[in-house]
Amino acid sequence: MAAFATAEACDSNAELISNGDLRALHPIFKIYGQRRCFSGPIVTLKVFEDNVLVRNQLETKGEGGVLVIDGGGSMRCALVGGNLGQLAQNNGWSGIVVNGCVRDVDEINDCDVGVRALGSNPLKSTKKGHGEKNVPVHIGGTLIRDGEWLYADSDGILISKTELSV
Ligand SMILES: O=C([O-])CC(=O)C(=O)O
Repeated sequence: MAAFATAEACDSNAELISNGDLRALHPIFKIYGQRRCFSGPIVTLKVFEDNVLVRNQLETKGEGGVLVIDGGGSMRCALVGGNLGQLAQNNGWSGIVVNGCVRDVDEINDCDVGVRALGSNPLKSTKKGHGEKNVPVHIGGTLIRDGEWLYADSDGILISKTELSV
């Protein structure tokens, strides 16, 4: 995929920004994974300290998509670790954004996938299978809908209602 720059995308899409179709997430995420720059259509998940749905989703073909996980901002355990990072890479996900924590950071950093999360915590999550898929989630000051597009690079993360021509 051609490299893009989120700053450039903001400058050249002022109208989309003013009407709310292009939004920047608040700068609350840390950068993990090999891909500092990634983009794709969004699949949303809403879970709380339980990552069964995360694994189920990453076991499917990603086809260049980005999994956006609203973990409610919990800092008490990790929703994604090295195994799931590897699964995401092998199944063709371009990235994972977690409103929550990751673990096995060194392993995730070896994976060919972009990962953003609030931080890391070595504790694993529960495995009950609770949560919702393909629902609107509220992360980093913006509402994110399943099927919208995400663009991430070193400057930050953009959410766009439609695919941008970059
Ligand atoms: O299964 C988990 O809880 C997450 C994890 O450690 C991994 O992906 O390796």
